[in-house]
Amino acid sequence: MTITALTADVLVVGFGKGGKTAAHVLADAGKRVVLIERSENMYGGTCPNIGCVPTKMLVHYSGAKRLADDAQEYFARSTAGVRALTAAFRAGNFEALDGKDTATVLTGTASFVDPHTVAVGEGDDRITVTAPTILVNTGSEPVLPAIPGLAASPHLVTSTELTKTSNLPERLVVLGGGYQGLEFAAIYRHFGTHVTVLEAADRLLPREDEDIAEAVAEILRGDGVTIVTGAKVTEVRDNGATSTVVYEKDGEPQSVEASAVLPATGRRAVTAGLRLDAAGVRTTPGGAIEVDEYLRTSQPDIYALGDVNGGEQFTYISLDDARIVLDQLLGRGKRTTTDRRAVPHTLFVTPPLATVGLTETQARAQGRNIKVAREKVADIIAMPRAYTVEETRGVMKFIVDADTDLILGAALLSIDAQEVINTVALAMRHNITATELRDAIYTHPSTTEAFNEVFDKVVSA
Ligand SMILES: Cc1cc2nc3c(=O)[nH]c(=O)nc-3n(C[C@H](O)[C@H](O)[C@H](O)COP(=O)(O)OP(=O)(O)OC[C@H]3O[C@@H](n4cnc5c(N)ncnc54)[C@H](O)[C@@H]3O)c2cc1C
Ligand SMILES: NC(=O)c1ccc[n+]([C@@H]2O[C@H](COP(=O)([O-])OP(=O)(O)OC[C@H]3O[C@@H](n4cnc5c(N)ncnc54)[C@H](O)[C@@H]3O)[C@@H](O)[C@H]2O)c1
Repeated sequence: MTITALTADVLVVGFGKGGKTAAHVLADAGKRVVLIERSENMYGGTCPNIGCVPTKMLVHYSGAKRLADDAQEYFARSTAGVRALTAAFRAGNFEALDGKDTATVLTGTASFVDPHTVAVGEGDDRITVTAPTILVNTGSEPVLPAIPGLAASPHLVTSTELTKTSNLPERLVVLGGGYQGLEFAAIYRHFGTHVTVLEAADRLLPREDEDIAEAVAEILRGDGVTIVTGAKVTEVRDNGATSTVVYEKDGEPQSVEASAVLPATGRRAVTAGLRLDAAGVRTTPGGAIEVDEYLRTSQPDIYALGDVNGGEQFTYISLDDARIVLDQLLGRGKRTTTDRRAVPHTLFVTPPLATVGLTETQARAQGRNIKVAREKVADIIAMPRAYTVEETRGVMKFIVDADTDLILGAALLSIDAQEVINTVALAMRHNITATELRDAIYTHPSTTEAFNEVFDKVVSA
């Protein structure tokens, strides 16, 4: 048996955002980098292949569908567009890294041999890579809830399949009303599918204020999505062309027919098969790789970046993880996860919900002296943009410290919210006050100019 043994300065396992970003910077700094990715369909990782990029392109396509469009044909064209874009991004990701003199991309599933060595492949194809520093960036995968009949259901679909199929399902049942569940519910409803969301909790988006979660639910319901909260799914029964999803609501048995069932009940770290025990890398009880604030694992020369380290599951967090690790490897070693402040999030329903900082509920629970500024988008006179693009649904809400005038949090359910929230987050990080945001000059017509008005609309103090 021939085993190829490679050496590198830095080995990266997984082609996610953090790993590839670090790989580029390290290779450009003259380090010899090897990156191992298990699938040729995943160069670039989850986000450009099966996550953010395809779903946001589907948000765009589904929103542009006209009544006259044939639903099936339009959907097939849309997912073909997604496949073309993701293929281009995938190829670009591979070439940009593998094309560097100091970097090599290997394709195969990696597993640890010892704290400095990883093996890929079997038999004659087996390659080992040894490096003094290893970055693990293997991402996360969906959790399949233990519901009788679900795993074996011929109508079970994954989020990946839903971004690639050419067949628009007639009836989609989504299990879970979190980020993934609500985005797919909105997308598929706009394409013309009958959509039901079954959420186990008493209400949608339990981390958000009740008025904001209700405003989101109202918009989705208005678009025709059926939302059932407090739903305990007990069984999925196959009926040939469809499945029956059985659930309990208020102790009463109910059911809904599905031609596709999407579990969107959370994602867990991908560590199975990595043989972390061979490297002496510890995991948390939830299965993520245990890290400190510098993203060092229990083995000081092995770092874990992105979803696999159990942090927040967002692409920009994985990117920030790369900054922390690069500061360890090339910089002053000071940057940590505790430096993060005012990290924004966007749920890409239509219009999007973007949030940052504290909710009103959290601020009150902390005993803060707060003012709440809140206004419906349709009522914001200073923001005609909503009317010019005919999307006046939603609400803007800001939580302001009544003593310091600093912004503590915001929830923007509005057109352009995914952009505007970044300005709010920046203001929070740099202690720009609500009055300063209110009195600033903004372009017109824009969504940001709503600040001129909403910061004056204090509804409670
Ligand atoms: C449908 C969906 C929509 C999303 N939308 C957004 C969004 O709009 N905005 C946002 O910020 N986030 C979004 N997310 C979350 C975001 O995609 C993830 O948080 C992010 O991609 C995680 O990146 P990562 O760096 O942890 O690794 P990943 O990008 O997940 O990459 C890990 C890579 O490691 C590979 N791998 C795994 N095991 C091995 C092994 N043993 N050997 C070799 N390779 C291996 C995998 O094949 C994969 O390519 C979405 C997620 C999903 C599923
Ligand atoms: N726009 C974005 O940034 C974006 C989009 C999609 C996903 N993501 C990331 O991916 C992660 C995973 O997304 P997700 O939506 O799968 O997880 P999530 O944790 O956001 O939501 C899961 C939901 O499923 C519910 N649930 C759990 N078990 C259930 C059951 N048996 N029946 C019914 N409901 C059940 C939970 O109460 C929760 O509301 C997100 O947390 C986010 O970090 C981000």
